[in-house]
Amino acid sequence: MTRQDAPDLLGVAVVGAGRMGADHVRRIERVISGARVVAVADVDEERARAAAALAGGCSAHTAPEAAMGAPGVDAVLIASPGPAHEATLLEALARDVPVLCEKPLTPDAASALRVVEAEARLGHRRVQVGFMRRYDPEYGRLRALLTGGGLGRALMLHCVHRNAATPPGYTAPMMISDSVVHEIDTARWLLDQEIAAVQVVRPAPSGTAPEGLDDPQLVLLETAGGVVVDVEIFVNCGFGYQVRCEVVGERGTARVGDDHGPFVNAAGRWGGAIPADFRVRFEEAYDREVQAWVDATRRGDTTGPGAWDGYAAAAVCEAALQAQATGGRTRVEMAPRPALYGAEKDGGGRADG
Ligand SMILES: NC(=O)c1ccc[n+]([C@@H]2O[C@H](COP(=O)([O-])OP(=O)(O)OC[C@H]3O[C@@H](n4cnc5c(N)ncnc54)[C@H](O)[C@@H]3O)[C@@H](O)[C@H]2O)c1
Ligand SMILES: O[C@H]1[C@H](O)[C@@H](O)[C@H](O)[C@@H](O)[C@H]1O
Repeated sequence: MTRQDAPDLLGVAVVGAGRMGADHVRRIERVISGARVVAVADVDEERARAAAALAGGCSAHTAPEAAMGAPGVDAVLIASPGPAHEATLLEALARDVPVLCEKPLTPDAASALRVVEAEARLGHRRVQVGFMRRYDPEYGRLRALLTGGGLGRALMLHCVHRNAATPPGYTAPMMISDSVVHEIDTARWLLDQEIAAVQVVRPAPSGTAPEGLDDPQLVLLETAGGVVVDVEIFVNCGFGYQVRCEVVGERGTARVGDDHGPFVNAAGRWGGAIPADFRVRFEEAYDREVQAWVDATRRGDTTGPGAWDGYAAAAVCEAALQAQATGGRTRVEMAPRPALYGAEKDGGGRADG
């Protein structure tokens, strides 16, 4: 049977078949329902073939446009590196095809704005951005506590973002645009406020960090409503993957991301395990994210974090990169929000469908 023989399933082209792309192919084929992978593209032909082999009858390509144009393609999942996203996004929007684009939407604000403008010209939303923490059950409960009022008004967020090690080619600006971009989106989503200013503080770097990478760093975000968010970003901590967030409110605090279960007493020790990477920690969030995208796309809708959220995060990253370079407090500059993404609120709200 070829991929086109199942017209009731959403036919997906996956662009970029590395860690995340191959994992999303597996997820679409084996974990979630309602979709099939019909084409895979990777500039590395071997990787494209290997990922396509996870989905029988799927074609392999080296050019994203060839995968998008393959028979049976209804939608595109982009999992190439951030700098390659813009070209594929603009091509998908030119074809008016729904997209799930891994974070970051693009690595800089100008290119993210070009994507927003292309979607606004189309007149309807087509882009969901892979800010998967919005689909994590723990983060969902944290947001419900905030919107339910049980903690009172939020005053501060304390965030920790630790990776065991960085892959080759990971640079200091990526600590912001590739890693802290998650906390930037999480803060906007949890607090329903835009981020107005940023500072970056650097302790003496860890001796375990690669040459030229000042790791760890402390990123301070100030929201338009006066909430302060501190983010420890430590991408070569060595011991595993940890992402935590604590809300401090006027009447209480709540924290997610503590390492948990199974809690074992054995061999003279007690405690739990720390996941090796994001694919373990956020497995359920990725499954729910991709399922939500497939379900919405099949009913002709686009939901979840969108191009505007991707742009807003990129604008904050741009200010943070300046703060990282100068050591000063930098204000965030944002373009006016097109009507497609809803009205701006006092203190800036998100428009996440
Ligand atoms: N949501 C998350 O938690 C999470 C986790 C990891 C990575 N990501 C994001 O996923 C994306 C991919 O990251 P990764 O870790 O899988 O990277 P990776 O390097 O493992 O894989 C990227 C793949 O894209 C291919 N590629 C490069 N340029 C391309 C192009 N123009 N067209 C098609 N293929 C191209 C590369 O050959 C490689 O196989 C990035 O945007 C990254 O930020 C998100
Ligand atoms: O691309 C990855 C990914 O987004 C992970 O979720 C994050 O923890 C890493 O720092 C980043 O490099």
